[in-house]
Amino acid sequence: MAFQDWMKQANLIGGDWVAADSGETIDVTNPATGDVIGTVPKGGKAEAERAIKAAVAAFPGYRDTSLMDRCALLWKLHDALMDNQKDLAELLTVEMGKPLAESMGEIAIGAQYVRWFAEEARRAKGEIVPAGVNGRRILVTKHAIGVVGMITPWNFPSSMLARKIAPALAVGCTVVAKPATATPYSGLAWGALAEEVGFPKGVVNVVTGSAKDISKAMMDSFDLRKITFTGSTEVGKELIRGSADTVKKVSMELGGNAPFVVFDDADLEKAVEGAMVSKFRNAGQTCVCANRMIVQSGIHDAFVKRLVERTEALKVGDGLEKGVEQGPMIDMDAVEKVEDFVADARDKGGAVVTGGARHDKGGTFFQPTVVTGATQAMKFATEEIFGPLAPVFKFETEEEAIEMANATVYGLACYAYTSDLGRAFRLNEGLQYGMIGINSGLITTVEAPFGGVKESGLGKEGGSQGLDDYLEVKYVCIDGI
Ligand SMILES: NC(=O)C1=CN([C@@H]2O[C@H](COP(=O)(O)OP(=O)(O)OC[C@H]3O[C@@H](n4cnc5c(N)ncnc54)[C@H](OP(=O)(O)O)[C@@H]3O)[C@@H](O)[C@H]2O)C=CC1
Ligand SMILES: O=C(O)CCCC(=O)O
Repeated sequence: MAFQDWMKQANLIGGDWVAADSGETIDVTNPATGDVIGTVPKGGKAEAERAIKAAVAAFPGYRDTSLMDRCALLWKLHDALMDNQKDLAELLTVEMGKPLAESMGEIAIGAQYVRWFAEEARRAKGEIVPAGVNGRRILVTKHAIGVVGMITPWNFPSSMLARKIAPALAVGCTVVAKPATATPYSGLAWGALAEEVGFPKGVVNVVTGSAKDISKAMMDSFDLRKITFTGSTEVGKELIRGSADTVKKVSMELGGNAPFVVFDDADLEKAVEGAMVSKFRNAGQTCVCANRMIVQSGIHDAFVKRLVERTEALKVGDGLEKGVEQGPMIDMDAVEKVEDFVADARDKGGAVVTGGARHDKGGTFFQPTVVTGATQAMKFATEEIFGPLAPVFKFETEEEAIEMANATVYGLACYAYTSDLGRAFRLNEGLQYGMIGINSGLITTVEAPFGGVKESGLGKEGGSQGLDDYLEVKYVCIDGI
């Protein structure tokens, strides 16, 4: 097979691959070349409503399959992902731009989520709780929540769906997924994979097209009991508001502004290594990306020197080319946003030590960039960069570092490099973040609960907690026994 075999140019609704009612389509482009690689249906309200109806119809039958039958389907799904890893990774790189090695990793972690949740579903245990009075028994049981709407972003178009779809399918929910318009094929491929391994018709539905219309149909449906979203905080807030009318359960994985704090006592090489992976993975387009390098004065200059050396050595290019470490940005808006951050920093006294401009490869390629002399007045102090720009702030004391790190409405991931164990514990207590990497710049893993606090979101993905988001808890009181 080749990646084109997974490039479904239709929507999956109730087991059928279909066009939009209007016949209208949307072009999908490769950000590395600007070439149109295909089209997808421009679906909307009617298509989404049909997908919800199909998921509602499929729910009771699927929920009532035995746990082992569901697990067996998930194991097959895992194997199908890994058997087709290279093709799915190429498809991801062609529509999104990230280096092929990163896409291979994304498909692999998606498969791991599937396996993890097939295992965790077997431990979705209830409880028998001691009752306060004799003759009474209290049982707590867990149940699939029902039909789940999933809206996913372009930056991890496969793995962001993986960690929603895997727990949902593991516990017996059915799914209506809406992938990002820029990168729809990796989402549609989940539909094709589910179909191939034998999930019943209507269990997985994938609709592309107008985000507003599709999400409105999801919001308006009483039958769709949960909405799970990864993307910007702005859209997340809209979805939380929209969910209120039918009181849906929500999971929101939203924006971040991760501080990457380096203390004088850090291992310099390790800190720079962590900074590189945290900052430049996916061209800086991850919600857990280091947004602010916050570096203690004693190690500041040495850190900047090594960071700049490593940044200048990065190979930029088409993600399909061998050895490329940074691909293009997703689109021109993303490029302009980074340019704006650079111009703002320059205006306010920052120094662009390397990069700072569009790459001579053209299109949406941007130079890996380091800015020093960053201050709280600069836009990136409070806004999410989502690009290959590393601003370096300086600090003196631990208290100051914690205060700077927390000075944002976001609270997704943060990182700190230190060799002082006591400090590591103090940081865990003081930093207002859902995830903390101590001496690690890459913390995403299926075994751990991924998610933020403050305006970075609600709920967890991965870990045992990631299953709870798709379960409802019931309490049964049995009296007179
Ligand atoms: N937390 C994260 O991982 C992500 C954070 N971001 C942040 O958001 C910024 C903007 O990126 P962007 O792609 O515009 O992110 P969005 O939040 O707009 O997009 C994410 C998903 O939401 C959909 N969507 C967009 N508008 C609505 C809406 N009104 N109602 C329901 N769904 C909607 C999109 O669909 P469609 O593609 O059709 O517009 C896509 O599927 C980035 O620069 C970054 O800062 C972005 C992506 C991921
Ligand atoms: O950017 C995101 O929304 C998720 C990041 C996943 C990862 O760290 O691999």
